[in-house]
Amino acid sequence: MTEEVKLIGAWVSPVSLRVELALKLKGVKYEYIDEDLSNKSPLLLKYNPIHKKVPVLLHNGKPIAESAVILEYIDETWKGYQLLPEDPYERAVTRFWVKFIDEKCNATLWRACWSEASEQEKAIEEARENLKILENELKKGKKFFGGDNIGSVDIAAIYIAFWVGVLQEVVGISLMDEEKFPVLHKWIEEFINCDVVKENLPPRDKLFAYYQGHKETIYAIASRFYK
Ligand SMILES: N[C@@H](CCC(=O)N[C@@H](CS)C(=O)NCC(=O)O)C(=O)O
Repeated sequence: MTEEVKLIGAWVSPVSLRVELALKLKGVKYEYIDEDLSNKSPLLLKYNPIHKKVPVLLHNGKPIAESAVILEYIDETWKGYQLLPEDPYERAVTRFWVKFIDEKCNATLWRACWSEASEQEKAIEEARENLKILENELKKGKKFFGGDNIGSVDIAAIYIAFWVGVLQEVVGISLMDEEKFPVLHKWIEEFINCDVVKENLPPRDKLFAYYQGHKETIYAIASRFYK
């Protein structure tokens, strides 16, 4: 039976990009369906009725949602390039860092980008503290969180490259100066220059223009979240 793989994603979404990178690294052929998040399609609502968010992977018609779960599914389903290590302890450590990136780094980076001015300073401080923890983790001498090659923690951490850039270009705040975060700066540089990342990142100017154009909408969403 020929398999059918579809990804419901959004080009502006870093979590959607995570799944694309994982599929590309594995060499899985897939159909990409770009979602308009301001007018969600019946397809997205059908396949992710609980969260109503991208990304959703459809494998032979069966949906899987939540990018961290999808990354593990991809790693378990297709052999070849390994996203998570083999060893159970190392796998647990990998899951720990993906969770840390999602629950700590992304949440504070998002708030640093989009909360109201009165809240922003605190959010920026919290984001810096979390990034420092990651900086120290990478200082242990690894090129990537995954070791010599990118793994699921690097893919998850695409958030950082993404939001730090948006903060700088769109919001006008420099979150991670190179002197204080030399290791993470080097990581971003190495990461965005990996072929698979370079080929799949949306064009920088287009991405920043999108966030610039949608600033007010995103501020409005953020103010609902953070009250
Ligand atoms: N925890 C989810 C987050 C998914 C998520 O926040 N997706 C955003 C795009 S980056 C979305 O679909 N937003 C639409 C909405 O919130 O209505 C994951 O990792 O997949």
